[in-house]
Amino acid sequence: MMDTGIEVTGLTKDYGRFRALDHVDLALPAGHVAGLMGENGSGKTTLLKILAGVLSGWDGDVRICGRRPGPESKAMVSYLPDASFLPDGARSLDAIALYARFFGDFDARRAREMIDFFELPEGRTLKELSKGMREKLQIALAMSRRARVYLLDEPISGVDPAARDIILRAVLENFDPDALMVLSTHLIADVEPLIDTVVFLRHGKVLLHGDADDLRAQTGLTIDALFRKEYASC
Ligand SMILES: Nc1ncnc2c1ncn2[C@@H]1O[C@H](COP(=O)(O)OP(=O)(O)OP(=O)(O)O)[C@@H](O)[C@H]1O
Repeated sequence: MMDTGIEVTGLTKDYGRFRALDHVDLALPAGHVAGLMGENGSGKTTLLKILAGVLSGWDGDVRICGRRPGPESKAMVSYLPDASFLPDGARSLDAIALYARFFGDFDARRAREMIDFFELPEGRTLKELSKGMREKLQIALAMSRRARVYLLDEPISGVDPAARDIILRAVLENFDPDALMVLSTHLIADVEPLIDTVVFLRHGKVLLHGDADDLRAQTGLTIDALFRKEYASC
């Protein structure tokens, strides 16, 4: 068993009679950036929630740095959910204070630097920020924890194309090379330069899992093109 990274064996999750994850096996070692991809409803958010320790009622074995999901694993995981969880009335400085209170591994200076770098208007409350601005703030907060595992659910979906590259570069610069990052996205072409491991989900199962360079070499396709091909032929 790895005491870093993520190991999932036979993970199955039912919502009532609907099976959202179906015997998922996955090993993601530390030191990698994994792109979790799949069509709408394929189970990406469900998987990330289970890894983050915020969704219970599943079968199988899940280990985060060797621990089952729980308080110990949660302390090592920085999770960026797909919906905002910060209070509407908070300004960026309030959000930083909140994070500093909640997370022992939070680096407030790094968060302030990223917020400056993203040129976010400081005086505005979350409600007054645009969707893309809110995403930038949440990315800055999530990446400013010194976590072992980062789980980012659709981190750049609301951000304009020019800003995506800037954000992804900032994310990489602030990423500890011994940590593990798993990010779910539909924006495959945008994240392709960032990811070194690819996981395709379909109907709650792993359709394909491999090294991005190997897959490009074997198929002669970009990951973006491979995704379109795999899902068109299913
Ligand atoms: N709380 C819930 N109750 C019932 N079904 C759910 C619930 N949450 C998710 N599902 C179902 O489980 C499946 C997987 O959902 P999930 O949100 O994990 O997909 P996803 O891959 O993240 O999709 P998207 O790309 O649209 O965000 C979907 O069919 C969804 O309708």
